[in-house]
Formats: sequence, structure tokens, C-alpha cells
Amino acid sequence: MTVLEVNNVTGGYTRKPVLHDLTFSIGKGELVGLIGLNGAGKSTTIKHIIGTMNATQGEIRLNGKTMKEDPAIYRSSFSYIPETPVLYDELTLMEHLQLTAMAYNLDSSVFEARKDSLLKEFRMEKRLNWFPSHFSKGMRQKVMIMCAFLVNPSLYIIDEPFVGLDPLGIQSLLDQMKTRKEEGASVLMSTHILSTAEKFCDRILLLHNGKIRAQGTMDDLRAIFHMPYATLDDLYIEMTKEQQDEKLA
Ligand SMILES: Nc1ncnc2c1ncn2[C@@H]1O[C@H](COP(=O)(O)OP(=O)(O)OP(=O)(O)O)[C@@H](O)[C@H]1O
Repeated sequence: MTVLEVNNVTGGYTRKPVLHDLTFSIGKGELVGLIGLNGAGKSTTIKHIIGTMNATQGEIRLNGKTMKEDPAIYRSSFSYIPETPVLYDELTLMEHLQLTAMAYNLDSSVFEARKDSLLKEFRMEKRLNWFPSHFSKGMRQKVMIMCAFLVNPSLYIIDEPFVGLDPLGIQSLLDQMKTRKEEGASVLMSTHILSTAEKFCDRILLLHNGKIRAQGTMDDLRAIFHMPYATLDDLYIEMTKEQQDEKLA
């Protein structure tokens, strides 16, 4: 079953497109990695999916619906963890979690159980009454992660999650993703940590200058690049060389 469909999407910040005719989909229970150079268009792709930017052409469907057709259902079908944490300075960790629970209409017993387990998992039990100004970078990231995993949407959209997290935090995040995947949720994750992407993603989208250069499993990508033993790092470097070759041509 397809959860997310991105069909022929073109879009950007000005009239000049940043994304060119992107087409991909994510199935139920799939973890898909969005990989590409700085400026390739990963965050822009995510902004189109979460609806903060509108495509100039093409359409995006989440569980079969576009944002326009049913904004409330569309918004409640995904959880988003941004690259840079966005927190309310005047709210404590507890209040951030409560606000998320209210926004997603979480039942109070479900909220209590999930909150306690997330606090333990991310080692933040003792920080419940802290304000963001006292959090380290990684702790701020963890607040966003805990808010995202408090709810159970069809799709988690995670923009570069590993930067700033300590190794235990990274492991907890990967464990959470694995559990939610097993429960049927899908994940779209952009990252530059290629070894982790290679290990954990079911499929990879290689984005290059706002276009999809290749997509598929690691074996599919190896076949596309004619590099049967390549790691994702090798494939990525090959894609970079193509870019340099194009510039020289
Ligand atoms: N707010 C903005 N206004 C205008 N152009 C932007 C804006 N944000 C990004 N861009 C441009 O859009 C293109 C894609 O940027 P995007 O942030 O999507 O890349 P990315 O793949 O997420 O990169 P990174 O790995 O550095 O996070 C770049 O050329 C960038 O300069």
C-alpha cells in the first residue's frame, strides 16, 4: 500500500524551480532515505511534502489525499522533525509534550504511557520542567523527536536527524524508527550519514540538482551505477563526479 505519492513535482522559492519533476512514492512500513549534496533540494522536497511550500506543477498525496482536498487529515497523517529544532522559549519540556498531545487529540492515558517511555528512552526524565534556554543542542533535538514520536502518524518525515545527537540518542532514534516501522508507519529521512542510511533504509532516493538521479534498494542503485560492490559512499561520490563532469563539458 502506498502512503506517500510525489507525482511530477516541480517547485522552488522563486519562479526558477529548485525541484524538477520529482516522482517517487513511499509504501506502508518503508524507511526511505533522501540523500544528496548540500543544496540538492532535500529540505525543499520536505517543505513541499509538509505543505509549507506549494508545487508549481505536479501533486503530492498522503494516504490518497492532497493537502488541498483535506488539510486536517493530511496534517494529522505525518509528524515532522526539522533539521533545526523549533521550540517555544516560554514552554517547558512537559508543556511541549502536552501541546503536541492536544494538537493531535491524544487520549490522556495514551499520552502518559508514551510520554514516560519516550522520556526514559531519550534519557530526559529529569528535564521535564526545564525551559529550552537550558537545553543543549542535542537536548533541543530530542524535544522535537519526542514530540514527533508521541503521536502515531502514517508517515514520519525527518530532516537530518543525527547531527547533534550523542551515540545513545542516535541509537534511541533508530530504535524508535524500527519499532514504528514494525507497527506499519513509514519514514522519509534526509541525511548525510551515509553508512547509517545504507544500513537502515529500505530504499534510497539520490537527489542531484533537484532531480532524482536514481532510486531503489542498494542493489538497484549498484546496478544503475554499474558498481556491483559499491557502498552508498561510493555511489554518492560517483554522483558527485557526474556533476563535475557535467560542469566541465
Ligand atoms: N529560503 C530559500 N530561499 C531561496 N532559495 C533557497 C531557500 N532555501 C534553499 N534555497 C535554495 O534551494 C536549493 C535547495 O536547497 P535545500 O535547502 O533544499 O538543499 P538540501 O539538499 O536540503 O541541502 P543541505 O544538505 O545543505 O541541507 C539551494 O540552491 C538553495 O540555495
